[in-house]
Amino acid sequence: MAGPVSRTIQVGGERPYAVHVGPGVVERLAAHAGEEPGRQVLVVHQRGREELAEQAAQTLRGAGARPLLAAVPDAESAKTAAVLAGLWDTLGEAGFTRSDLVVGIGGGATTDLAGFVAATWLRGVEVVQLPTSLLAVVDAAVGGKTGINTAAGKNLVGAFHPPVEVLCDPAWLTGQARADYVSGLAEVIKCGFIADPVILDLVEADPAGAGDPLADPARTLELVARAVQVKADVVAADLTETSLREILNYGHTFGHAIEQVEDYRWRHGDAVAVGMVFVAELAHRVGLLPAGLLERHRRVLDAVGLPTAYLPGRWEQLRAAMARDKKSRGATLRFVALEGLASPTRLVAPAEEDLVAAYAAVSGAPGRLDRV
Ligand SMILES: NC(=O)c1ccc[n+]([C@@H]2O[C@H](COP(=O)([O-])OP(=O)(O)OC[C@H]3O[C@@H](n4cnc5c(N)ncnc54)[C@H](O)[C@@H]3O)[C@@H](O)[C@H]2O)c1
Ligand SMILES: O=C(O)C(=O)C[C@@H](O)[C@H](O)[C@H](O)COP(=O)(O)O
Ligand SMILES: [Zn+2]
Repeated sequence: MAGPVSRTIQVGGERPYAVHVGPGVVERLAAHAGEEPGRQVLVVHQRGREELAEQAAQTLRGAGARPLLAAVPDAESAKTAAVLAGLWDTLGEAGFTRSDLVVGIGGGATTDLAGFVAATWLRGVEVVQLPTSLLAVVDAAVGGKTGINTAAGKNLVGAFHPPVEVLCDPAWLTGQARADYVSGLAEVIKCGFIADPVILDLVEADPAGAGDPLADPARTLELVARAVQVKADVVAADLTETSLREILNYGHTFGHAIEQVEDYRWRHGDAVAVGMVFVAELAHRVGLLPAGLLERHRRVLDAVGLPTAYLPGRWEQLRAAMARDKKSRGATLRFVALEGLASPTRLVAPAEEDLVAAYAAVSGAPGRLDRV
């Protein structure tokens, strides 16, 4: 598949911004150096992404800004109150003002943290996100959901704080371990189920290739752009998740519960993959989802190497974690479910026996439980 090497997706809403995906986009940071000489920039970067952080700092410095690098722990270890407080201290000591900037560099865990530090410092400074994982470019860095985890659960503290720009060079994604990249594919496939079935067709046409960003760079760009477009359309219409935005949470009620029960040793996308099968089972059981579409969930996720099953014997913990899902209202569990392809709806207060049956269906069958 030949095609353009760069794509720009506009995200609408009150404060519109662009997602630029293409070679050399880091240079665009120069435009954020500010009109006043010496704009301070906190470059929050995941450990391991030092080279890119230094490149970003050089670009900013060259344009007159004063970057300050802050390395944060890898993956979910970054999304803690302690790491966040450390960044607040850094901002305070450096005297960051409202005209200064935060840049986030890394996977979704880091962009969530960087976005939240920007959202909270002086009640909000600008943030530019440089996602370096597939999951972060198609999902975490776009849309302005920022936050950290607490002992009670995933992303329980956060804010809606959209970035002013998102920049991703596809070359960054090629550094990811395959299992991490494939985890990001779960969110891409999610977008296929909830809104853009062409994504599913593309993945199903070559599932092994879809899991390798270099197998067909044009297809990689197409999948990224399509998933970002789905997210952009949704968040432009409902930034603060009053209703429509909930569809982006497809598979996350059970998925976040797995992450919590596993103490974040499971990759987010892997957990969401099982979560999508769980809610597809549930929706099929209550008569919403046709059998063929349930089967398609397992087929496409399995084809790219994502897990479709979780361990048995953990229902009590999972059920308790699901009760703390943000879509819950009081004691009422609410799921995003499908009644057809690209036709999301809500499944409210399902019977406990149906929940247990859906759990049995995802914990009885063999699945990939060895990806931790
Ligand atoms: N805010 C949102 O809307 C949103 C959406 C989806 C997911 N999320 C959050 O995003 C996180 C998951 O994102 P993720 O999968 O990117 O996780 P992550 O940030 O933990 O990154 C996954 C792994 O990939 C590595 N990695 C990242 N970029 C790399 C690169 N260029 N080269 C080599 N390794 C690289 C990381 O070091 C890490 O080990 C979760 O915390 C999830 O809750 C947020
Ligand atoms: O952007 C959204 O809205 C999403 O729900 C996207 C999800 O993929 C993402 O994992 C998000 O962080 C989950 O949000 P939460 O509100 O359930 O914590
Ligand atoms: Zn997610």
